[in-house]
Amino acid sequence: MRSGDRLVVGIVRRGGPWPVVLAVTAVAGAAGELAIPYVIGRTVDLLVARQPGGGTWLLVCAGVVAGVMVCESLGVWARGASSAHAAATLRLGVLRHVLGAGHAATRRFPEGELVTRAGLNAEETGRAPETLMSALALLVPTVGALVALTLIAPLLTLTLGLGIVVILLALRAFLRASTVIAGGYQEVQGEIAARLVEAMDGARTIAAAGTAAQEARRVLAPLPRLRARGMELWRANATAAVRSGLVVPLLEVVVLIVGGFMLAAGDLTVGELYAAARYAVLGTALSTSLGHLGGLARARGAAARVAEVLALPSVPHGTRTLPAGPGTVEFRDVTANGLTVGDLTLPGGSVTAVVGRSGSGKSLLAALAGRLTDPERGTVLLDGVPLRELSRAELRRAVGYAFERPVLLGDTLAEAIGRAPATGPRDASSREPAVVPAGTAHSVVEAARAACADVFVRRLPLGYGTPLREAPMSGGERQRIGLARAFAQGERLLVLDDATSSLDTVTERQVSQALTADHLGRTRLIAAHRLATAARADQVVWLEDGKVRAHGPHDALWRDPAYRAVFQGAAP
Ligand SMILES: Nc1ncnc2c1ncn2[C@@H]1O[C@H](COP(=O)(O)OP(=O)(O)OP(=O)(O)O)[C@@H](O)[C@H]1O
Repeated sequence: MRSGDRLVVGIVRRGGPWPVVLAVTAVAGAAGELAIPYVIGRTVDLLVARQPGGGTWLLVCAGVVAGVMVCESLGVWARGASSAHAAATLRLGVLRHVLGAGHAATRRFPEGELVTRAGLNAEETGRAPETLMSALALLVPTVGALVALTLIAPLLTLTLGLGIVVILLALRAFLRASTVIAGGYQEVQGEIAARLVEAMDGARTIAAAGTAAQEARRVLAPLPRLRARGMELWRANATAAVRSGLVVPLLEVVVLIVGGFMLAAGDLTVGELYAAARYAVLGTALSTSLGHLGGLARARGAAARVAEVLALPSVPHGTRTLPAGPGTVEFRDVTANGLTVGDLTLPGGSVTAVVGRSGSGKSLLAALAGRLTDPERGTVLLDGVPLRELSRAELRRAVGYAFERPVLLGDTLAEAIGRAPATGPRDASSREPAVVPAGTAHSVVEAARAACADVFVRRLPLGYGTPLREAPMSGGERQRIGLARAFAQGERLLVLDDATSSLDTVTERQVSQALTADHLGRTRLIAAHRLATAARADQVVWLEDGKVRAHGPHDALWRDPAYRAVFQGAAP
């Protein structure tokens, strides 16, 4: 079975009560519709012959019709609930998986593609139980009609059976073709979304370059392919509708002719002929399933795309916690993505600067130190424990990261700095609710002070309680909030990847001093271009040509002209 179909089956299985409610209402409704011709036929015969029981059968008729209506209403409600439940569950699963897969997800799929797959495609996949059950329910009248006709006049069963085989063949061909076409349609949708997200990301550059019109054309360039796929879908629909639709009137005519002869010969009553004609129509109900099958085809196409995302390997985490330790980081025989780190130790509590020309691998080394990426060879250890063996929570508690362009998460500035609920001592100044709302942990304010963010945060009318969306921040202020987050969260190791590049020289010096004098004595790894950062560090790791060219104190390395050349043209 293909991965998309496996996902559809999984959704039906894990759909809670809804697939069952759908199946029960669909089958009961179909069974009711199946019974209607019989009870009407029987009632007509009794009333025409003025036999006793006609009144009772009239009541039975009313009961069956009412039952069918109730099933129909319940079915509509269950269809909505089933789709919403399945889409929500799937979206959550895809989102968790994408975030768990980390970098691998955005390397494999452009962001717009991921958003389309986790949003629109997950929703389309969620409709699978509804469409599947509705299509399957149409088998009930078909089978029932065959049985009923066999009881009334076996000759008519053969005629109907042949017609049903023709309809089934047309429907199978339609489902196959439209699944492929729907997949292609969704692929183009994802492509357009990916181009759009790219353009939004570079909106400032586009505006500055005055290329908005070209960019709009580039984003919409796949539209003709989208239209072509749409037309193919319509054509497939029309072909199947014509093929299966032609069979229905033909069958009805044949059944009526044969039934008419049988009536004339006295082999059928009027009521039986009426019932036989109705069953012939009911038996071809499958031909009305094109809409459901079209939905199922879209769900299958979408499921295949969602399954590709779910197939991304997620980063496995161990269960170990860290023993007491100073935060010593060891690289043992490490190689990753063309960078050979070999053996390298960052002593607990020390400051290490990573320097090298652009593209030399500073960010990669920083990513390896806190397991944002895994090495292809070798092991990275924190206080003697391989990072791979640490639980996710322990790892993230131990290591704090700050980046050049931090993404701030949470509702308020306080949350962006300290995501975990405040449990430590509260800030003494929390009596000033306007700028430090009650509940803000002392560590959040401390971290903001160290990152030189406290002053500008307090200047905002709502201070630490300012909603992130309303906080007007420059690039440097944003970086300082990112730094504060790292200071507040990393218990043993702080990794700063170009995290002070937007700060002016004075602020950068203040942040560096706070970092150097870190009162918690954490290990610090700083990837930077600035000479001053290297000069203040306990040791410098110098990267060049895909390896560690040298490491040691800055003063010792400075004697090498090639080392000095790394900083030529860089900020002091
Ligand atoms: N987290 C990561 N996972 C895997 N590969 C990475 C990661 N970060 C960077 N790389 C790769 O490492 C190589 C070196 O890039 P890197 O960003 O580390 O250079 P850099 O020295 O930080 O450059 P710059 O000074 O311009 O920021 C590139 O091929 C990049 O794709």
